[in-house]
Amino acid sequence: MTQPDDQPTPTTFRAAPALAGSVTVPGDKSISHRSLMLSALAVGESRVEGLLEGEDVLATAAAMRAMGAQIDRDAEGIWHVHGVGVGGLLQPDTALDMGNSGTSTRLLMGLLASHDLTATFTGDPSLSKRPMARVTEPLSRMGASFTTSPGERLPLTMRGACPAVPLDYRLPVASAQVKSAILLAGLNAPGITRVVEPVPTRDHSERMLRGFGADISVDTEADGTRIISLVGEAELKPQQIIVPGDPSSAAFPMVAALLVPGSRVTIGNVGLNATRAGLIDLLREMGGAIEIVNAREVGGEPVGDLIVSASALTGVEPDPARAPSMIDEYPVAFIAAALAQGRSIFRGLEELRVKESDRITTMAKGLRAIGVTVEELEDGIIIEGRGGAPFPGGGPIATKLDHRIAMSFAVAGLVSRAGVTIDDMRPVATSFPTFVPLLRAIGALE
Ligand SMILES: O=C(O)C1=C[C@@H](OP(=O)(O)O)[C@@H](O)[C@H](O)C1
Ligand SMILES: C=C(OP(=O)(O)O)C(=O)O
Repeated sequence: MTQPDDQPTPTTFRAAPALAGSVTVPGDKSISHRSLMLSALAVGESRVEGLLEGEDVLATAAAMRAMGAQIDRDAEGIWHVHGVGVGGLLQPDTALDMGNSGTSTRLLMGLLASHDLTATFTGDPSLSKRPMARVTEPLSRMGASFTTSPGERLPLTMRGACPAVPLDYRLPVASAQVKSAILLAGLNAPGITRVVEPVPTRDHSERMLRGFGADISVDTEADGTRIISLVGEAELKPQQIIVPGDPSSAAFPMVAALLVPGSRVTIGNVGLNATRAGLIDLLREMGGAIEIVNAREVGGEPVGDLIVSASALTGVEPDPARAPSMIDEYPVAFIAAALAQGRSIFRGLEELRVKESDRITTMAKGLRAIGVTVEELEDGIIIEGRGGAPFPGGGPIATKLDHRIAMSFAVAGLVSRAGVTIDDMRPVATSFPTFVPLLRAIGALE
């Protein structure tokens, strides 16, 4: 995790020649978190291959260790976990430091809510601003209790309830973190926990719970509403997990290859779960040449290789219903829109305001700083595309401890006249520690 005495690492990204080559991105962050959590709750030894070794996932590993799971790294990306069984987590001796990771925080709050223990959650200044009421509210109904900082924020202390009360809950916000927190709490509650999801969100928790042997069913109604039912007091069996490459990380070389003239880049082993693949659909609608080859299934998730060629893009007005399937990809989608021909209008994106930074304001300010005309809306942004003309450039861009802002403007720098300076590249280590070496491998850096 970023240490308080570390110094920011400002970095300038400059116009790149045509990008070329074949690369892979690190393991999926959402799946990596879940693989450690569920392995820690299984009885016996699980093996995880392709685990993302980014700071967010390491925060999850440290927390699970602090509660009794044995977690060891055998080689790069290869880990094994001795679980303690559902209900078997131990009281941690010290506060759980969640660093920058909303997923670790919210999912672990759910996991612990039905255990007989007390835990304190802390985080960095970005995470400490993010709303936790979305999980404390349903988890309180299950019997957990909370002492929070003002505004239901971190640091907070929770007391789990054992036995917990199973919950029947309709999600008021389209959030896989909230859905997963409730399902994970339901694992150790007697009876059936049900989550009704009016707008589908990433379904990695459901897939992996089923893989570990939990009794979980998903019914989809005519209007697309999903009803997820989980039988509690589950016994999880250890698994061999293979984590696919993270589509949210692949987004950055994908947009870079579309924008830098003459590029052709292959990105191998990318997760293509439909609940995550919205950016590929959007970029194709904008005219992006993205070919999927070797489509296959790995470890219960669809995977493929992407061949991306530089393309002239046109502006779009995407359907807000698509938001959950590309929620973390909007910052880099805004960079693509800013270089497209014509205006793009993005709406229905209130959730972007409560990520690692307020991603609407942070992107709007950064885009203006590199010469793009934008109008910030309450729930989105209007971007005037430059029709392929390189960004004038500038900076330093204030990234606000937000890895996706840093990587998005790094991509913008590759198609700029004067370069784009990022105020601090350290946050990239939370989700994509090999981002800069990967850019080098495709010829984006001198
Ligand atoms: O469940 C997950 O792993 C995640 C869900 C999303 O958050 P929300 O559920 O808050 O939308 C996403 O932004 C985050 O990066 C990872
Ligand atoms: C929002 C993100 O992650 P988290 O909520 O886990 O901090 C992200 O990775 O873009």
